[in-house]
Amino acid sequence: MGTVSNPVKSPSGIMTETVPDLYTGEPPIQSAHNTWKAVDEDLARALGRNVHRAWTGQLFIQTADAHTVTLSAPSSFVASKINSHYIDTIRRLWEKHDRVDPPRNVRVVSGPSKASRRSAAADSTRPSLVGVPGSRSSSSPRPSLQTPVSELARKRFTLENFVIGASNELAVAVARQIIGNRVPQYNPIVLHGANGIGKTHILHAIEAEITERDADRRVKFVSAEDFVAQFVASVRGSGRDGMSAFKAGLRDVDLLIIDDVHFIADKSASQEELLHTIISLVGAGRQILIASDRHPDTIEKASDRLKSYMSSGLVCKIGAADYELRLRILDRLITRRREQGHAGLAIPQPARDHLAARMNVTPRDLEGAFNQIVAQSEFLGTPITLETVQETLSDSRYMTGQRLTVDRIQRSVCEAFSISLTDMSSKRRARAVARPRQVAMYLSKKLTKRSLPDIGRRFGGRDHTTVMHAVKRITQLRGDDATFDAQIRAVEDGLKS
Ligand SMILES: Nc1ncnc2c1ncn2[C@@H]1O[C@H](COP(=O)(O)OP(=O)(O)OP(=O)(O)O)[C@@H](O)[C@H]1O
Repeated sequence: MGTVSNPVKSPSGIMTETVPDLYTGEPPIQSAHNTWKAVDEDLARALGRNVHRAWTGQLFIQTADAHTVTLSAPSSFVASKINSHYIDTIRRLWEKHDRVDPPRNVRVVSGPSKASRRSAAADSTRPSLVGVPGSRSSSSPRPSLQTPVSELARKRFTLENFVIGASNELAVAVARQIIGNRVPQYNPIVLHGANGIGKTHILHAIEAEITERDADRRVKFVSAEDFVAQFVASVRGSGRDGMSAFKAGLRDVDLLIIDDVHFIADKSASQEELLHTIISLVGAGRQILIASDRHPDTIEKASDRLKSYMSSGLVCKIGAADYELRLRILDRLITRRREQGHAGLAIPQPARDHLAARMNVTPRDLEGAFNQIVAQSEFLGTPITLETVQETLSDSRYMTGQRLTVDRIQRSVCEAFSISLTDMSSKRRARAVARPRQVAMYLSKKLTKRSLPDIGRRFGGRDHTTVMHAVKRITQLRGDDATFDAQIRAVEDGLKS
């Protein structure tokens, strides 16, 4: 374990460390920079230059102490993409390169861009992560509360690029009304639908369109995860000023967009703050747009008041994409890839039909399968045919119409080990319960695309390090104990069949 660090705030608000690390002799922030350099190079190799440039290459170190390193992304969109797709790879590489023992935890948050951070060093009056309170004078330009959206995201996540079908046409119509500022009577507006169905895409399209059309309309985009992190930081850290900056950053806007609100469900203080934010914005006639993976009424652990406020405006569902919509999304993906320099990309119609015909596949899954198929053909120099598509889709996660979910895995494990479903989320540590729980975490990591923090949340709000530990432990036990290994394989086979 490293030394207890002694964080101080620089004028720019970036935390620095004064006490050298016990093991490396370097200040934590310095050793974090050195580790990050190596991780960054590996990431570019592992993900490919283009992906790296678009996502992980935009990260920089915001804070570091002996236990945690915080990487900052230029927008909450980039942060949430990295947290859902690349965080496990980053953590694995960090573990490999970090010279601090045990390796520090890595988290990614949205924050100021590299450029704005540099200018912050020269200008200690820059707005904080959550915006600035206070007045505007005619001589000083109003600070922009519009979140910086990466150029790539701005181009890609537009309404023009969003394929419309029966399941999402209402959501798109609502989005257009919000862009035109024509729906103040519906407030808040909640978009809900399954993961990967296009909610974040629509939210970013709204943000980008408004930013483009009307620089004076103040839009703030925040993921619920950032909301909680910033709220907790302002409660813990910076006294009254921090709290009022936090509140002002969210309230001094014309449109507040909150993504993934379900994340807030089991955090009572953050919930309360969200409720007050909604009440205050609605009262002031400012629009709020919220996305959730379920109807507000069914967010477990959300207070009745929060549920009722969230449902009091307009609740709009994005349904599952039907076959026709999936086929059109696929055509759009092919066109886009051709425009990006793969002019010769050809996917025969039977192969497209097969790809789109998968039951219960969300646009995100479709995109994942498409990328897989195209990459395989590109790297191996082989054409894409119905057979190659079938072959790829026979892989675990695309295999059946029924997608594997953490819930389904938990149920199967409960059955196999004769424990109850509530034990999966309980605090009980008896081995008879803890081991099956670890098995379910391990299988969730192996068989779904969920990130470690996401899996942890589905097991009674546990931390991602608990899931990481479970994965390590079960992998080790499978290697050491053939009977245990056979038992896990049986559960896994049952889930895949
Ligand atoms: N109708 C659509 N047309 C084009 N692309 C789509 C459509 N729906 C979703 N996508 C694409 O699918 C991917 C996943 O969408 P998105 O991230 O918006 O899902 P989400 O509902 O916000 O998921 P989560 O709840 O996990 O955050 C994105 O790349 C998005 O561009």
